[in-house]
Amino acid sequence: MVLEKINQVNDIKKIPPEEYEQLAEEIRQFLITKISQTGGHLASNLGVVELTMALHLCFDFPKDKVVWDVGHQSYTHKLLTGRKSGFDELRKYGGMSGFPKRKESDCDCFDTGHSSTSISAGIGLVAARDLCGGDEHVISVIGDGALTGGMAYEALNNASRLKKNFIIILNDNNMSIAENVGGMSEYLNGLRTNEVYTNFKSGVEQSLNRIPGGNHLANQLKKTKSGLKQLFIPGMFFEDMGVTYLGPVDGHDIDKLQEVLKKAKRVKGAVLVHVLTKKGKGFVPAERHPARFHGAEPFDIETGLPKNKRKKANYQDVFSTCMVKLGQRNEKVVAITAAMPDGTGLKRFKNIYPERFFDVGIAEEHAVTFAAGLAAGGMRPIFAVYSSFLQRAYDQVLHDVCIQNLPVVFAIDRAGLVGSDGETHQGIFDLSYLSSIPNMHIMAPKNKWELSDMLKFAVEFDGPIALRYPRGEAYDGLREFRHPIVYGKSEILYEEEDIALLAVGSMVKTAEVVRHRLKEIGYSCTLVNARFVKPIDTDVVKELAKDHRLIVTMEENVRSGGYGEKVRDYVQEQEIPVHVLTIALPDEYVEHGNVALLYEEVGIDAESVTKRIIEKYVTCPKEDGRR
Ligand SMILES: Cc1ncc(C[n+]2csc(CCOP(=O)(O)OP(=O)(O)O)c2C)c(N)n1
Ligand SMILES: CC(=O)[C@@H](O)[C@H](O)COP(=O)(O)O
Ligand SMILES: [Mg+2]
Repeated sequence: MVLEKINQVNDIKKIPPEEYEQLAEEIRQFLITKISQTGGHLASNLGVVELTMALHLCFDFPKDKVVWDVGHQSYTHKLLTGRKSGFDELRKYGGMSGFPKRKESDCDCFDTGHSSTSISAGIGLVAARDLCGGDEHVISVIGDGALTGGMAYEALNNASRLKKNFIIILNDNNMSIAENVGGMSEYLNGLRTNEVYTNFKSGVEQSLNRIPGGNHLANQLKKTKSGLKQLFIPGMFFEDMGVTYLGPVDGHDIDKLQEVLKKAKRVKGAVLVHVLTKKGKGFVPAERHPARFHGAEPFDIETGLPKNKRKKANYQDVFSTCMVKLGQRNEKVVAITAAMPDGTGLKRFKNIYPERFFDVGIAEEHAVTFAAGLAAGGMRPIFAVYSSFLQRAYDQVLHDVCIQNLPVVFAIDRAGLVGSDGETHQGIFDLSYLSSIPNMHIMAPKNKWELSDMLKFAVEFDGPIALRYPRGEAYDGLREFRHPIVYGKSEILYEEEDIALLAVGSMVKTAEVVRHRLKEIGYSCTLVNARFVKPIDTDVVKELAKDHRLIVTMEENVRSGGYGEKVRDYVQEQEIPVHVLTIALPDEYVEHGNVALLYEEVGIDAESVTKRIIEKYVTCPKEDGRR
């Protein structure tokens, strides 16, 4: 086994070249075996095995620095830098992260998780290097999908002014999670597949070389700014930006990769190496279905099928069905995704109403302003987006949607703890960052029927409105409670006295369990489904205060700026004599792991909440005139 010889960084340099192919094969088998057990980003990693090996052969880590865009493709890098044993606990609580982490290894120079940041970070590392008089190489590895993100272009624009070496590797597998979209993708496709171009180019060059002075003419043409130059130099887009273009090169040929990387090292200034790879390479199911194996659940290696069969519908399935119905009922309804048609459940809408479906690429900022434009033009846009990815579009939500009070619906998916992706992907800030924006309205459904009711309500609503729901299985309890959605109003589920639980969205399910436990030990307990986080239902708070000693707010969001703070503020401002306990997430990032474990870790599982309520209740003095 060649892989056995790799135990720490730079061990790969001791491997003789004739064993490289064998090593690549063993790395692939290792990744397939491990990820089939733990789950993880298989397809992207299988695609960059040789590229990562070539980087480790040509550079000197940790002195040299590599920034992995998104970071979901950094598994081989982890393997080659002494983290083989970490794969048993990949993405598990306390185990190795699925993304690069500075705290995990000195070979990880920059943490990633969200797309299109690598070129900016790389230029920063280059500037720091040059200011400190260093001579290390800095390499940013960015995928063709990540290159649809606006930040990448802002960074390229800056990279053009560099005078010293900075290497950008464009890992082009012609896929984002789903099919890649847009003009740049088309352009890369041209470079990738243009045999006609290659033949034409060499044909023209050969013909010119045959005529007297033709050689000189061909060389001159390469130097001109004219469009004719494109006949001779691929990657003109980058060249015109001031970034040297090298490639395209076969990303599975280690010799060629080393050759081009050595050339790239010598360039003064920014250089982009265009590497062509195959997503899922070496595992037939992943090659055939790269989207399904982008982020895979544990699977059976023989069949490629998931090990755990899903029994119940996900929130995304419910959203999907509801979107199709809304599209049918209202032809103004349009759907937008930023490169997540599968994850958000918009694929069916796309297939049925292709002209009203927009995948804008990994471009959340653009998606929001685009939605604002659609709304200003009389449409009813629904932007389905993961909570953590919407973070980067804060200004667009504020400046382009909310100031103009435009009717854009934000279907905020993956709200709450998402699990294995960890701190970069936890959707635990949306209630806070959206609440602070005037004109924004926010709802959260308690179960799958309410998601559907809220979506219908949102499409009819005349202004910006968000509804947030979690990753995974849709709660199908509390079916008997389906009161119509009324603007700004909560829904009272069980009415008693003493303790009132006011729970937001996903926490209603937990609150039900908590209530049951409290009642078992003799407490009397009301349960209210908050429904609206903005505006909060102040009437219900006032009413509850009359015959309850303690109001407990529960939310799967950070405490700061969340629902509980709003209730507490209101109670204080109005000098309402009632005690308030806020159950929310601490002011911390939450690492990766199983969601149930994470709930315990941050204290929002039923047991921790019950305990905290009892502790608080016994210290609450009875106020005059109240129980
Ligand atoms: C801001 C942001 N939006 C969306 C995502 C989800 N996402 C992760 S990887 C990915 C596709 C990336 O495609 P590419 O860069 O080509 O890498 P590949 O998976 O093809 O190797 C997307 C959309 C993200 N990580 N960050
Ligand atoms: C790396 C990345 O950002 C995505 O691949 C993400 O992991 C998808 O998450 P879901 O599995 O929740 O769709
Ligand atoms: Mg790609």
